[in-house]
Order: sequence, then C-alpha cells, then structure tokens
Amino acid sequence: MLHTQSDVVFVKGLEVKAVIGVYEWERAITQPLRIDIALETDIRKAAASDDVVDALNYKAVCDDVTDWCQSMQAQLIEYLAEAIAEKLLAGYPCTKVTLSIAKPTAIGAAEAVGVQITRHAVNHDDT
Ligand SMILES: Nc1nc2c(c(=O)[nH]1)N=C([C@H](O)[C@@H](O)CO)CN2
Repeated sequence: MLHTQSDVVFVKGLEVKAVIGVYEWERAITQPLRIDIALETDIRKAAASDDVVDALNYKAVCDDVTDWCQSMQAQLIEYLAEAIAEKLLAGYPCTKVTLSIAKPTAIGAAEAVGVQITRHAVNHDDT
C-alpha cells in the first residue's frame, strides 16, 4: 500500500528518576533519565473528531513509560529502550517508534550519554 501521509505523536524530554546502571553504587540510588519518544501513528480520526479517545494519548504514554522505567530497574539503557519500544508498539496504535534515553548525570564531562533506537511494528498481513 502507498502511504501518502506520515504523522507523529511525540514526547520530548520526559524526565524520570529511576534505578539504572551497571555499577553497585548505581543500584543504591535513583538517577534522572531524559526520554524522547516519536510514535508514528495516523492522527486523522482525532483531528476530525477533536476527541481524545480517538487520539494516541501522550499523557498515557508518559505515565506508562515512567512506570516501566521505575519498575524495571534495568542495568543497561539498551535493555530499557528495547523493552519500552516493544511495549509501546504492543500497547498503542503506532507503526514505528523512535526512542532515545539519555543519562544526563552519568558522565561528568559529558552533557548526556545514551542510546537512540527505531523499531517497527510487525505487519501480520505480510506473513
Ligand atoms: N552502552 C552503554 N554503556 C554504558 C552503560 C549503558 O547503559 N550502556 N552504563 C554504564 C554505567 O551504568 C554508567 O552510566 C555509569 O557511569 C556505563 N556504560
């Protein structure tokens, strides 16, 4: 199918305090994570109805991502990013997720360190 439109619902700079890191001292504290998310989705129904029930609700995304970060207590941000992307694709009406997770306080000499990933929904029509 030819796609003639491309829409994104995004979250920029979501700050979450969570247990994250590989070192023993990191397991005893929380650190800030700064998260950017772009969810490729069709916004036309919400744009026509002006009703949040037709929208990919970014408030729900922020609440879910915050909960997942805090409950997972991951060591690597790679592990956390992959798990969040998988959950977003499974739980929200989106076809592609681009997600970056930064640790702004991990390396004193750097503004931030982190990862960025892009994942696509599996299209079951093709199988
Ligand atoms: N690619 C990664 N490298 C490192 C990570 C990580 O999650 N991914 N984590 C650490 C430590 O937890 C670090 O943040 C402590 O300063 C080191 N390298």
